[in-house]
Amino acid sequence: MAFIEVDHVKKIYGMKFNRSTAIDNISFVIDPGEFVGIMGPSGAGKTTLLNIMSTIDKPTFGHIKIDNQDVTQYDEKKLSEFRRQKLGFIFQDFNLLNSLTIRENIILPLALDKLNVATIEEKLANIATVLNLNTILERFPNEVSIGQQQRAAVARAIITEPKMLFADEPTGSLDSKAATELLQYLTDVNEKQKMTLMMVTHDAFTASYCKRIIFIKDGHVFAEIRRDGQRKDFFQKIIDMQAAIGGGEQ
Ligand SMILES: Nc1ncnc2c1ncn2[C@@H]1O[C@H](COP(=O)(O)OP(=O)(O)OP(=O)(O)O)[C@@H](O)[C@H]1O
Repeated sequence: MAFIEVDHVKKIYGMKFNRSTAIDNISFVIDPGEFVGIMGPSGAGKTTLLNIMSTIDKPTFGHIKIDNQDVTQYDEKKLSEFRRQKLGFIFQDFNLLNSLTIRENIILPLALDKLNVATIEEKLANIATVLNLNTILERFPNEVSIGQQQRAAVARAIITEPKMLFADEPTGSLDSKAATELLQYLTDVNEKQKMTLMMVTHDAFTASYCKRIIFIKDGHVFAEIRRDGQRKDFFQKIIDMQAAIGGGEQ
């Protein structure tokens, strides 16, 4: 059974005279354990789609089902509960709270769930070791590097063990070494924990870590490609598709 169903989703911004259709009748499904990329030219509707699928925004028409529940019917209270239980987010600008230490930022979602201190400390110790954050836990976000901030944001997204992780340009501000490490980590989480992943990216190297890519253009699904062999070959397929889709900056 699908994990997410995008069912005839349409998003219209604005009112009467300045209406613009950002997403135009898109339907597809994501199976449990998939690692899906969303690509397309600037303004194609990628972030809008991600926000709708991750329940941050609502479609104007159509439905989103996650884990067999029609979340488009949920009110804000039910949605925030649903998000806390099942979804993780990595935002482009990390969204770390500057007044909290890295440790406090990472454990914030667990504290909200009222877990006991020993359980929280155990989960933190595991994730901080895997993501190499142990030496910076007591520092504040503006006292660590961009790559460390990004890893802290990943730790915060994953510490609740969500069934599904959404990421918007997760490698956008990383150098290539840090980006590769992060992508390798996301691949491990996807393969070992069977976490379903979806990320928006304009970068072919980043996208080549996905198993399937949906290309969006002008609010429609333009094409879809799957990785069935080496990552290097998939990278070339992505470059070719980017050339075919056109649209300047991607
Ligand atoms: N809050 C908003 N109000 C009005 N129009 C919006 C709003 N957000 C996005 N749009 C418009 O919807 C369309 C899709 O935007 P979106 O940000 O989803 O594209 P994108 O593919 O993520 O672009 P980029 O790669 O540049 O981030 C664009 O034409 C954009 O101008």
